[in-house]
Amino acid sequence: MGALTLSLLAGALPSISTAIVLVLGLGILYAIALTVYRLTLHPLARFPGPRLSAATGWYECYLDIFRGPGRTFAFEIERMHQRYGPIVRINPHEIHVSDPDFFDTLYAGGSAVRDKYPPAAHVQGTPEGIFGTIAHRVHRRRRAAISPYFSKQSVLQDWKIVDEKVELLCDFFKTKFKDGKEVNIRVPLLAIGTDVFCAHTLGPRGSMDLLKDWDKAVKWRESIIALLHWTPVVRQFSWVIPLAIELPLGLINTFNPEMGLVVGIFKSLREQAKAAIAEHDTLNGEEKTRANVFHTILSSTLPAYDKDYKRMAQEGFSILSASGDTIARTMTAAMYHLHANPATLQCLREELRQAMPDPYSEADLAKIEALPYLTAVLKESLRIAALITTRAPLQAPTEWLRYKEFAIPPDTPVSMTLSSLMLDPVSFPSPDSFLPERWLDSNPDYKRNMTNFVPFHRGHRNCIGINLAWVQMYLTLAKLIRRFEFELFDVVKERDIDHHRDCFLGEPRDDTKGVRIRVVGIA
Ligand code: HEM
Repeated sequence: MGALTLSLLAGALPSISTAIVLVLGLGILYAIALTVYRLTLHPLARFPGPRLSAATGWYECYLDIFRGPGRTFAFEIERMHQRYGPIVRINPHEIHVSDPDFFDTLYAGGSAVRDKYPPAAHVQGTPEGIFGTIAHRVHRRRRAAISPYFSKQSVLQDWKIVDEKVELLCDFFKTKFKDGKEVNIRVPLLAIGTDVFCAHTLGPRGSMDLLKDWDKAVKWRESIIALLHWTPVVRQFSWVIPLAIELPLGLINTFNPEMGLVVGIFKSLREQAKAAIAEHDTLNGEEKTRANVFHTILSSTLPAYDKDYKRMAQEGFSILSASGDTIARTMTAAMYHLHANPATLQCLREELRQAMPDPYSEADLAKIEALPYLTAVLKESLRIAALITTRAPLQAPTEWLRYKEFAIPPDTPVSMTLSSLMLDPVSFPSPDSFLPERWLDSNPDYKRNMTNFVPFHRGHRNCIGINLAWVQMYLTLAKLIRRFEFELFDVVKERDIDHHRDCFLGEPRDDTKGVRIRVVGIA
């Protein structure tokens, strides 16, 4: 009886092949219906842009993963603007604007509420650090807890730490003068950027001392580049880095040693956060709030969840990965463009010679920061480096954003791209020319230039490390140029400088030999 029922049932059920055809058919019907909806009834349907990217997000995924460097989605967005104008629907859900006048509307501060679009937030693999926090209010709370640590006043309290690292960097270049060998300048500049961050933000326990260990500095640069090259994949598959962090270090080292170093640092940050929790109650006075950034978090009014060691380690990693290479890349751009433009270099040398008659006297930070030509050189380096090639999408959950005749519905992800703004020929005529004069008070366009100057972003999500970055850049460039004479060694702009890959930061071609220099003189 039982066997008869079963065979009757089996006869009534569709065969496996019929089931597959059914599922496939339903899938195709769903995809067609979704495409028709996205192209006709969707709230963004009337925004300009290619039909293909309006129909499916797989177009972006395909370009980022399979079309390789130079043809990834970031470059495609530029082509879309050339064809469709300043506002474009770049995927089914997102609008991209290429117009500096819209910047302060999108990246507004004050009472404006802006959530971060999840795929952009997860690109660092730290969803609970401030960079990766999506919800506006949670971001405000987490950021307020650590902002005092990065305030101008706090950085000025620590500027001697920065100066000590700059002296170590100068010692390194002294050895290079003696041995006469060329050096890829991004290695020592990344080393100082990272060492300064560790010394200021993590304290002695977090020290990496890259400036004292050349091999480790080279490895660290390779790891950072490996991490950058993973960006297009992580953007599409946000679980990659969080998964790597949970895997045993030995396993990662076997398959991908560069990633192993990064994961090792992440695990070390967890240990540092645990140690801070263990010792926090034993500290008093300023130590309790400023011994390192973990103690700042532990002393704050953040809820207990935000003081968990794993969350705090994400915060540390989030700041670490935002700090070293941004500075290194800006300073590399400064060194390249100064040495490719001898007249500009001469003007800077002259200003520094007058301000620092003895190149080895104790640095006077206030005096250095007040130097107009040095300031102009740094601003122009930040502009022309145009570091951040990945768009930064935000969502205004309850507000209609207006761009000309377009009203963008609430909660739509809207983005702009900093590198395009910094190289915009209308804002900055001859954008590829290194012209520090743009940033002198005497320039009639100075005010307009400053309005369009956004290398650190603006609004709630702007760079928290801006003060630390400026102090470090001022001291480093002033001392290097005052004390040493450099020459470029076989640097080819198209190969070693220009952006060829969008890895959040723009990266040069794969066959780059780096920006190599030789030290040919010393004061
Ligand atoms: C020349 C150097 C630097 C440049 C050009 C720069 C630029 C930027 C930009 C454009 C953003 C916004 C990114 C986005 O929203 O997609 C940002 C965010 C951030 N930067 Fe920097 N940065 C620099 C140095 C630093 C340093 C030294 C630190 C650390 C001490 C730092 C820490 C951060 C953090 C934590 C964020 C995320 C802020 C948030 O989401 O609230 N940056 N930076």
